[in-house]
Amino acid sequence: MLPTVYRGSLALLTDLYQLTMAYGYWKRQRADRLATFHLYFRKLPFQGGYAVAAGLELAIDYLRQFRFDDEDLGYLATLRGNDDRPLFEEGFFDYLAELRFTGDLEAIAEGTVVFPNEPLVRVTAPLLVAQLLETPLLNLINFSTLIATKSARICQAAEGESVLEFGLRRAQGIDGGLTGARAAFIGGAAATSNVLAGKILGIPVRGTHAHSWVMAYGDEREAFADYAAAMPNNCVFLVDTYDTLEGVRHAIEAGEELRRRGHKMVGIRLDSGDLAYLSIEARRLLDEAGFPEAAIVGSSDLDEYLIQSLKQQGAKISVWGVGTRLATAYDQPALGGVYKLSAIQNERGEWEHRIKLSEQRIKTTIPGRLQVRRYSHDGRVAGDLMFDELLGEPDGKAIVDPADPLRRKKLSANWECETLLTPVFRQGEVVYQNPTLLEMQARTKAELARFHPSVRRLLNPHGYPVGIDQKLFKERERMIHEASALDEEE
Ligand SMILES: Nc1ncnc2c1ncn2[C@@H]1O[C@H](COP(=O)(O)OP(=O)(O)OP(=O)(O)O)[C@@H](O)[C@H]1O
Ligand SMILES: O=P(O)(O)OC[C@H]1O[C@H](OP(=O)(O)OP(=O)(O)O)[C@H](O)[C@@H]1O
Ligand SMILES: O=C(O)c1cccnc1
Repeated sequence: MLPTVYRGSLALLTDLYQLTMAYGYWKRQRADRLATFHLYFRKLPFQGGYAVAAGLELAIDYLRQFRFDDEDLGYLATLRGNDDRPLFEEGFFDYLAELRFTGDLEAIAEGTVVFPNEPLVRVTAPLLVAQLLETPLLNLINFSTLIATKSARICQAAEGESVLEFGLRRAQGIDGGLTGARAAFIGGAAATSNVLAGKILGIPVRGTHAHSWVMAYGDEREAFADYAAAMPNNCVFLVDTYDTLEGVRHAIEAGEELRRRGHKMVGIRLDSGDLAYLSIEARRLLDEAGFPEAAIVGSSDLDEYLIQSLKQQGAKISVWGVGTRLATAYDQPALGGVYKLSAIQNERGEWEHRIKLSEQRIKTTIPGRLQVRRYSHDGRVAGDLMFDELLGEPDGKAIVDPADPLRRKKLSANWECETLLTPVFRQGEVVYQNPTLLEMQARTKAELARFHPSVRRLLNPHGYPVGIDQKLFKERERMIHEASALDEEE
């Protein structure tokens, strides 16, 4: 998607401080030391029990085309420090002109169910380039993962009925609309109203008509008849412009005329009023008139909670049009993903662990080069174990909560396990075949089905066990004590 939408270089799509650090590494001969960074989030969005990874294909596009062109370098040459001298010296631009992503990258496939602290992306690359990627990778993964998660929750509430993403008009700008449509589809939405997303991404496009169509005629009967005449093979009548149930009767008349002409009314849309009551009444009228197959599309500020409530009230809506609250992740507009250095080579080429302490225990990082194994038995997932490849194989006996060693989940040797981080780049070359969006969507659905309903429920979900292996736990504790002791000496 990225090369289609953004033709020019995106190397400057980063925070200035990434470039000032890059310059410093270059000046101080640290640029080419290999370092490992992990991209992960600390807290699940929407007070939910899971998240759905998304955005990897965009990150791959970004890394593939990553280079500074002459215009980028020309712009950087105009930047000045507080003494009015250039911020960067000329030689740095020669270095940047040749810079490519030459590193390794592993990632969790889009549509995989993920949890706090698990690396969604792991980068091992020369320090300078690995650092520059912090901002664009977070930009690309955070939003997509947030919207894919929101979409999965909404689709879960819809219990397998179609969800149409109608959010473009309220989305955060052009890219919010496009990336949002993509992520919503991965999370389970059946289609989008965004035609450009249809063209660029191949997502199915669907739509009804607006109130303005009826208002332009004034007379609802005439408006429906004309719509049916103009568009006989895609007729969903919006029935609530004036009197909703009267609108349903007018839709039935238009549907009968369509039928006489050998076509089929697809359905009606309700966009205001009591959607439970009106959909039940509309269903009765449609069934009595011989239109049991006509769909009832519901829309109007819907989200997962409203859909769940409407279902509990017995609403007869079979297609859910969801715009604003899906496309903008209304109740939580950002996922707090971070990108942290966890290991680096010293001047002798040996790997050293790195940790960042925090007074908030949850913010103390996990050192090493992490891999994630997901354990399952009898078709149900049991827990995720993170271990450090630099320390070798884990003993596989228990998952330990890094914040509380007393919280641990025992693992059994005969449980199945899968490795979540898959190779995507090897020495700068892509070694990963992107699945299709449809395959990503299927993965989300299949993955979620493997989790216990208590993890999936919208309200107060059960915490799924995610933690580190005992070897890594010990190493991390040792590093925390060492770093704290250093602090005290100072
Ligand atoms: N039975 C219901 N139970 C819970 N919430 C409902 C029910 N029916 C509708 N809603 C929700 O109530 C909110 C307000 O709906 P209402 O029709 O009053 O306003 P509206 O959609 O803005 O109408 P209008 O466009 O005419 O102003 C919407 O978010 C709608 O989805
Ligand atoms: O409600 P959403 O989930 O965002 O779904 C998209 C909304 O966009 C359209 O309304 P419109 O832009 O005319 O606004 P209105 O219905 O709020 O008046 C449509 O009729 C839906 O109500
Ligand atoms: O096609 C629709 O019904 C539609 C599209 C965008 C926003 N609201 C509704």
